[in-house]
Amino acid sequence: MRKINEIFYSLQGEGYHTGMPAVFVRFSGCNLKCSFCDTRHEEGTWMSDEDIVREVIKYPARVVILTGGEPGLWIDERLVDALHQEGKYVCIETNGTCLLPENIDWVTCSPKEGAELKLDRMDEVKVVYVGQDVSPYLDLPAGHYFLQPCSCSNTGEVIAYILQHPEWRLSLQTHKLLQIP
Ligand SMILES: C[S@@+](CC[C@H](N)C(=O)[O-])C[C@H]1O[C@@H](n2cnc3c(N)ncnc32)[C@H](O)[C@@H]1O
Ligand SMILES: Nc1nc2[nH]cc(C(=O)O)c2c(=O)[nH]1
Ligand code: SF4
Ligand SMILES: [Mg+2]
Repeated sequence: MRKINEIFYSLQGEGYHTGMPAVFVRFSGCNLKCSFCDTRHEEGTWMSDEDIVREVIKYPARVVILTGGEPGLWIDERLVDALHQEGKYVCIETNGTCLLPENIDWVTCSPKEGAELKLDRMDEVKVVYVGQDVSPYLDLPAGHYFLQPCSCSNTGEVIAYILQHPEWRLSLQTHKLLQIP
């Protein structure tokens, strides 16, 4: 059984897959307490893998995004397999502090200052920019490097930084701009 905060259908608002329809599975709880965290994730109900898959397949999209809270605390190959059995493409939003099952299709790592990274594989890095030194994150083994304004509040500052450091790309939280989930 796994503790689930919510399962909902929307567009991926952030990062490389922005605009993709996706089913979000939000796990409860986290091992970090980021001051800027925009998500209330502690509440949850216990669901079996069968319950989770049954809810996910109510929606027509192929993409499933495991998030939280920190989904790395909860997931294993068995859950990812069960979603693969239904033809789903499984993505994860993670802070990078947990080892992940090998069979995940797409890893979005959002490293946090002072939190040790355990991942050796990731597809994109997506850093919430609050003025910190982000240059070390360019050494992470990813294919895409995104900076994301914090709660849409410092977009100008992020644009200015990226114009001076063009290895980075802008990720907007487009779901917040559009006022969708
Ligand atoms: C709520 S977290 C859940 C997944 C995981 N715990 C993590 O931090 O990657 C999902 C994404 O939202 C980002 N995020 C959290 N709070 C934010 C905020 N106030 N503004 C912009 N992005 C934020 C995180 O960095 C992460 O990329
Ligand atoms: N639309 C939408 N896109 C998202 N991408 C990552 C999210 C998250 O909270 O992990 C998120 C979210 O909460 N909503
Ligand atoms: S790691 Fe993610 S879920 Fe946990 S507190 Fe930070 S932003 Fe929120
Ligand atoms: Mg969110």
